[in-house]
Amino acid sequence: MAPRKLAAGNWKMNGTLAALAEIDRLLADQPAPGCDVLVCPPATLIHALTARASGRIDVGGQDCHANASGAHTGDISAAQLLDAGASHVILGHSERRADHGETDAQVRAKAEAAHKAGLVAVICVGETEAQRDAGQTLNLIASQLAGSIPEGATAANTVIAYEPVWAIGTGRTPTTDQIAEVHALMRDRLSARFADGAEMALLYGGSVKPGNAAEIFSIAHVNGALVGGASLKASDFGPIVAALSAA
Ligand SMILES: O=C[C@H](O)COP(=O)(O)O
Repeated sequence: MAPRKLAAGNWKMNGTLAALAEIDRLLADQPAPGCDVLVCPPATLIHALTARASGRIDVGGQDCHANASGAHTGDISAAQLLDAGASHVILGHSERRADHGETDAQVRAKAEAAHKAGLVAVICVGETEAQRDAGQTLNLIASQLAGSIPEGATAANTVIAYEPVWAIGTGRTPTTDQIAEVHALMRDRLSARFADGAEMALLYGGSVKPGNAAEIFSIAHVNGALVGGASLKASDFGPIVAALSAA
C-alpha cells in the first residue's frame, strides 16, 4: 500500500481564538481534499479547533511529555492532547531540540508515550546548515531516525518529517536532488527496520509555499509537507493542500 498523503500545518506559537476563522476559510476552499489534512495549533486552541473542524481536519499537538501525568508544571501529556481532540502530535521539532535541548532519546520516549495514548507521532529530523556544509547530512539523519523512533512505530502510528533547520522560516529550500537524497535514505532505513516502513508517510518541511509545493510533491518518497508560516492563512495553506491532492 502506498503511504497516505498528508498536508500538515504547524502553527507554532501563533494564533488565538480569532485565528479559527482561517479554519472556516480552509474548509470552504478545500471542501473535499484528496489528502489528509492536519493542523497543529497551540495547545490552547486544540479543543476549539477540533469542534470547528467537525472531523474534516485532523488536529494535533506540538509536543507532549514522556510521562502520562505528574508534577511537570507547564507540560502536557499525550492523553491530555487526545482528550482535547488531538489525533497527532509533532515531536522533536528542531525548535524543541534547540530551545529545550531535546535529545533523540527524549524524542523517542515522547513518541512511545504518544503511541501508548493512541496518538500518531510526527517525528521531525533535520540538519543544520553547518552540518550540511560539513557533509554530515545523511549520517545525521540516519542517526536521528535510529535514535528518535521507537520500536513500536508503524505506518499507522508514525509520520516522519524531514526539516532542514536552515530552510525553516527562511524562504530557502534545498534543491529537489537534496530533498530526494534524504527522502530516499529515510525510506531505505525505515523499510529495513520496520515491517511496514515502506508505507510510512514522509513529509518535507521548510519554507513550503504555494509556489514551490507542486515541485516538492513531485519528488520521490515525499508524501506531503509539514508547513509552518504558510499554514497560518487559508489563502496559502489551501493551495498547498490542493497541490498535494493533485500530486
Ligand atoms: O514545522 C514546520 C516547519 O518548521 C516549517 O516552517 P516554515 O514553513 O515556516 O519554514
